[in-house]
Amino acid sequence: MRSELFREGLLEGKVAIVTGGGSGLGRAAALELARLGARVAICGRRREPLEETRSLAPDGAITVDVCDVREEQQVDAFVEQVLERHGRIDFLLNNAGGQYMVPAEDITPKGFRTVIRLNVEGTWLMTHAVATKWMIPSGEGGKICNVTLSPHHGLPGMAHSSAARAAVENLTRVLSIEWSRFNIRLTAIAAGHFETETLLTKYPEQVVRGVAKTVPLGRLGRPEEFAWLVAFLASPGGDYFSGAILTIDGARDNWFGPYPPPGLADESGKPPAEARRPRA
Ligand SMILES: CCCCCCCCCCC/C=C/C(=O)SCCNC(=O)CCNC(=O)[C@H](O)C(C)(C)COP(=O)(O)OP(=O)(O)OC[C@H]1O[C@@H](n2cnc3c(N)ncnc32)[C@H](O)[C@@H]1OP(=O)(O)O
Ligand SMILES: NC(=O)C1=CN([C@@H]2O[C@H](COP(=O)(O)OP(=O)(O)OC[C@H]3O[C@@H](n4cnc5c(N)ncnc54)[C@H](OP(=O)(O)O)[C@@H]3O)[C@@H](O)[C@H]2O)C=CC1
Repeated sequence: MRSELFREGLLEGKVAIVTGGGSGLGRAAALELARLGARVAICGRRREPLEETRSLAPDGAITVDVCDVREEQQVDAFVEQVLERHGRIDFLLNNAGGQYMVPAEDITPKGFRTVIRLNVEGTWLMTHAVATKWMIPSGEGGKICNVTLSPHHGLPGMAHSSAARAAVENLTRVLSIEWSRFNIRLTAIAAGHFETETLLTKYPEQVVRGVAKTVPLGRLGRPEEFAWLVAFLASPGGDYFSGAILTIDGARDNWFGPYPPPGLADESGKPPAEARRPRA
């Protein structure tokens, strides 16, 4: 299948890593990068979903490795394997991540550590390995894109993840400065609410039922909309983006629910406006 948006061969010659490429947003991104001619290495903890992603891509475009991004030795071995196989790494999408929904007072020290370790440490280990094993010593630089979370004012029920994603965004910013001298460009995509299998099945039913209504645009994001942004960043169109946090969320960062809010519109759906008063 061809990309619905970009020209064929746009990413020919490029090598990309997508962590968590076996499902949801990671799978959509890996497939779009592969359609555009990139060779894509995906990883995750379970082989089966990774193999399924591979089966959906053009022949030979995607390779699969089991790797837990929290484990330093596994990350090192994975990155070395990709370099042995493909000889270079142009683009890294740190997509593996997540959390569980819980009131803050019920987060145990272990639970907090689990979420920080996955999102912050996993992102850091993969970033550091790719930078020090290829992007810096090769003199070629490259692009690293992290996945974070919108809304940025904090997502209730996800205190651990809200903290973790803020950390990843500031890591993105600081590395974009430090590693500019190596021509490494870092961005983060702050994803709003996307209709992935996990989002639709992992969280409490009443939350899933209500979540689209929390988005001003009134719908969840589609995984391909995320994948197109990733592909754009990997392409020459993304060459001058560094240190930027790109929020893709149907305006969820700016408002909760539809505008005008229910009950505030007139019969035609128009928002309230104040009456003009004659000048005194
Ligand atoms: C009308 C509604 C308005 C509200 C709007 C909000 C709507 C929701 C928006 C959602 C936005 C974000 C979406 C997404 O990110 S979707 C994609 C999510 N994907 C994932 O999370 C995948 C990765 N996640 C995981 O692998 C796990 O969830 C985890 C992060 C926990 C890591 O798994 P791991 O296997 O390493 O860890 P364990 O299961 O062994 O757990 C370790 C300890 O963590 C604590 N824990 C884990 N799960 C829970 C839970 N459900 N409840 C409480 N505590 C939990 C616990 O301390 C575990 O240790 P113990 O087992 O020893 O107790
Ligand atoms: N869907 C949404 O609305 C939003 C998603 N996000 C973020 O986007 C990313 C993708 O989300 P989505 O596709 O919905 O969720 P998924 O749960 O489908 O994706 C998470 C992927 O990461 C992999 N993964 C999890 N832990 C590890 C680990 N320790 N090492 C390697 N891989 C791991 C999982 O595979 P495996 O279990 O086999 O390891 C899975 O393929 C996540 O970071 C998520 O938090 C952010 C905001 C909103």
